[in-house]
Amino acid sequence: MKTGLTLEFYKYQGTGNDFVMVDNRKDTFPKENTDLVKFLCDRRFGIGADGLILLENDNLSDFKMVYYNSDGNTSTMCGNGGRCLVAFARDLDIIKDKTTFNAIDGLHHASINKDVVALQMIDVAVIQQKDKYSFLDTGSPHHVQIVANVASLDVKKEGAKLRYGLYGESGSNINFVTPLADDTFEVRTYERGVEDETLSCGTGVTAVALAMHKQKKAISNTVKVKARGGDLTISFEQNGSGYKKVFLKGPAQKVFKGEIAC
Ligand SMILES: N[C@@H](CCC[C@H](N)C(=O)O)C(=O)O
Repeated sequence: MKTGLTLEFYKYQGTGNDFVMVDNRKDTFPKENTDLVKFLCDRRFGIGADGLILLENDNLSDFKMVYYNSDGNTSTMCGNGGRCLVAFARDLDIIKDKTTFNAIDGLHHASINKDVVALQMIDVAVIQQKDKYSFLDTGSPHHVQIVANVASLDVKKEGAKLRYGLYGESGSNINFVTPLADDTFEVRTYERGVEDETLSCGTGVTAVALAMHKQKKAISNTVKVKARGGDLTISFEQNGSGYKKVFLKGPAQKVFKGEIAC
C-alpha cells in the first residue's frame, strides 16, 4: 500500500475473533479507503485480522465504534469487536469499568472486569422459524441451523453455499450448532465479509442462544456456547415473543501494539 501513512494500531482478540484497533479520535484515518482496510486485515501482506475497528469521539456516549470486515467494507454490528473495543477504551483510560458507546445499531451498555467484558446487545423482536433453520438479527443478520456433529462439518463450504444461495449478495452470517448438554451448545460460524469461518462470532452466538431458547432447546435464560476460540455466555429476558436485556459475556484481550507504514 502506498498512502504515505504510518499508522499506530493495536491488535485485540475476543475468543479468537481478532481485530486491528485504531484510535481515531483525531479523525486522521482515511475511512473511505477500502483497499487500505483490506490490506491491514490481510494475514500475509498486512497485520492480519477478521476486521478493523475505529474508536472515535461521540456526542452521545463515551466513544463510537466504526466496524469494517476484513474485505475492507463497513458492516453491521460486531459483538466480539464491541467487547474488544470496550477493553481498548479501558486500556486507553477513556473509561473505567462501565461504559455506554455508540455503534451502527445504537447505544450499547457494557462493563469490564479484568479481561472479561459483558456487552448488552440489541433487543430482538422477531425470530423467523423455517423448517431447517432460524433467521434473526442481533445487530447483524444470522442464519442458525442445527447439525448432528458440528465438529466434523466443512463450515467454509456449507456456509458459503447458504450465504450466497439463500441470502444473495447482501448475505447473512451462517451459524451451525450442535447441542452438547442442558443449555450448552457448540457453535461454528461462517462470517460474511470475511467469507470464511472465524474462531468465534459474538452476534452469531447470541443469535444461536436466542434461537435455541425460542425452540425450547435451551430452558435457562443463561446459555453457554463453545466456539472454536473459547467459551461465551449469553443471558437474556423474554419480552413477549422476543427478547430484551441480552448480554454477551466473555474474554477480550490485547495481543500487541504496532506501527505500520502503508
Ligand atoms: N464477528 C462479528 C460479526 C461481524 C459482522 C459480520 N461479519 C457481518 O458483516 O455481518 C461478531 O462478533 O459479531
